[in-house]
Amino acid sequence: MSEEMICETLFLKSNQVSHFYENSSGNCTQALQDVSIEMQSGEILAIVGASGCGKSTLLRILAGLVQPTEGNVTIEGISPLKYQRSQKISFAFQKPLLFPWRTTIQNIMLPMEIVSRSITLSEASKDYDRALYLIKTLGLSGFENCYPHQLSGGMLQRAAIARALMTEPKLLLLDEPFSALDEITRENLWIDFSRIWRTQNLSVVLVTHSTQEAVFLSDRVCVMSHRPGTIQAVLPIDLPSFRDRETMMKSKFLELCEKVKNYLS
Ligand SMILES: Nc1ncnc2c1ncn2[C@@H]1O[C@H](COP(=O)(O)OP(=O)(O)OP(=O)(O)O)[C@@H](O)[C@H]1O
Repeated sequence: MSEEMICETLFLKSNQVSHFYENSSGNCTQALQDVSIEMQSGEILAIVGASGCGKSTLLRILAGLVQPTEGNVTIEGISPLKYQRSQKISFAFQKPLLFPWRTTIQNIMLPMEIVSRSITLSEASKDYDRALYLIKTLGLSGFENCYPHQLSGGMLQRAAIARALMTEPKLLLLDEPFSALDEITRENLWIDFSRIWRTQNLSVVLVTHSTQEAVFLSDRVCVMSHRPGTIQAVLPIDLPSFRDRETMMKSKFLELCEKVKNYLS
């Protein structure tokens, strides 16, 4: 992270967050314990950890979808729920979840219909232009009028992320968005998305099982312990911010992947 970023005000802070789930028979599962994270604006944070250690729970808490049992989260000084209401948080998940009866551009423009703001002609045309811009930036040109069944897995994920970017969010929360894709498609998406996130100054929290994905895409990797998830280590990824296929061959990249793996094991 550059000195400039450190000087910026804190963007997101989770303070001693713990979470318990209670099932219908009254038994408790503790998913998280005392998770404290701080993020600067524009930072990309990857979260890795064993299956069931509470990564998705943490993401849901950051999104304001789940209220933590203990501790609290603030984003730019307010609660995630309030932040979420102003459309500044977007999500993308492992499954792209596009509506099959809508074309690519219609799916991408969906969030603007959901907020159902009073739309003037000039706002509608601005939204349409943004959708076209995202289609172009995400390499979907020529497929704007195709339906989801006519797109490949990688294209579906590109469209889902374009839709997440439609509202110009400040925080993007990603839960294993590339895990269902083949290796080459996944690596191509890493390269494209790393460029897009950095040029748009987005703050991103990425949950992944892949150490390479975490290292390639992030500024820091948070390694979580087994359940109940605690933060075991936070590793700064001191690679240049512009990353491409060559980055993946560099000894520094491989060393960092090894380091994350060692913490995981
Ligand atoms: N709604 C729920 N009700 C009860 N228990 C839950 C609920 N959601 C998650 N859990 C439990 O909380 C723990 C953490 O789950 P979570 O999905 O956050 O883990 P994860 O690290 O994202 O897992 P994975 O990597 O397999 O997706 C697990 O033991 C899970 O069974």
